[in-house]
Amino acid sequence: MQQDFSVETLPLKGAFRVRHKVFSDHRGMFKRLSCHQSLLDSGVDAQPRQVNASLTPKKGTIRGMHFQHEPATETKIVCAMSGSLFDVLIDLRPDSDTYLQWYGEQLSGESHSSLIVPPGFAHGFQTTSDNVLMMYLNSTDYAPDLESGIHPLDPSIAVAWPLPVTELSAKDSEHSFIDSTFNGISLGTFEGT
Ligand SMILES: Cc1cn([C@H]2C[C@H](O)[C@@H](COP(=O)(O)OP(=O)(O)O[C@H]3O[C@H](C)C(=O)[C@H](O)[C@H]3O)O2)c(=O)[nH]c1=O
Repeated sequence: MQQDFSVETLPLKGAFRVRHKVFSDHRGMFKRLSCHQSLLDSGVDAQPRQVNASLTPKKGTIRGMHFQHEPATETKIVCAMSGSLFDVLIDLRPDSDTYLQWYGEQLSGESHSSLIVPPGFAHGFQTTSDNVLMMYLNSTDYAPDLESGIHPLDPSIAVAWPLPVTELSAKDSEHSFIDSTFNGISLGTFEGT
């Protein structure tokens, strides 16, 4: 039986794709954006503490690559509500076999799929249509003092963005490219405390 909210593994361990079952009728569409039990069944113990949304009018815009350091690392469910985009995760877990590797896939309001970004990852996307509405279900409170990022055009990561960049925030463009001093996101310090 197709579940209302099915969770699939991605090539970067700990990250997942969600496929949302769509209930359509003459009035339109309904879908479940998150389901704690389905997440638990897939080993994802995260509940939304904050829900955010962004609207990006211009095709080619990049938002990202963002993350938060301990103790504010977060699990983020990234949902495309309308428009289309190329969504990207970067593994910043120093002990991971896929450290500094990235994974990306197309999301759209019509694909009815979302990505689950686990702690230790940077997240961002490039719009591939105009008027992209995104919704984020974050497991942790926003912590600006613990927020950081990776420059989306960092050659050490080499994300294959599908379009030329049209818009980038000052904050995102000011990140220095990573070098040998970069240590990723430490996840061990606060476990169990
Ligand atoms: C995330 C966040 C931001 N803000 C404030 C901070 C800025 O003044 C303003 C815009 O934030 P930012 O420039 O970080 O927005 P985006 O560039 O769209 O970043 C978002 O999109 C990328 C792809 C992500 O993965 C992040 O989760 C999310 O930060 O909202 C808040 O007040 N609370 C919050 O929880």
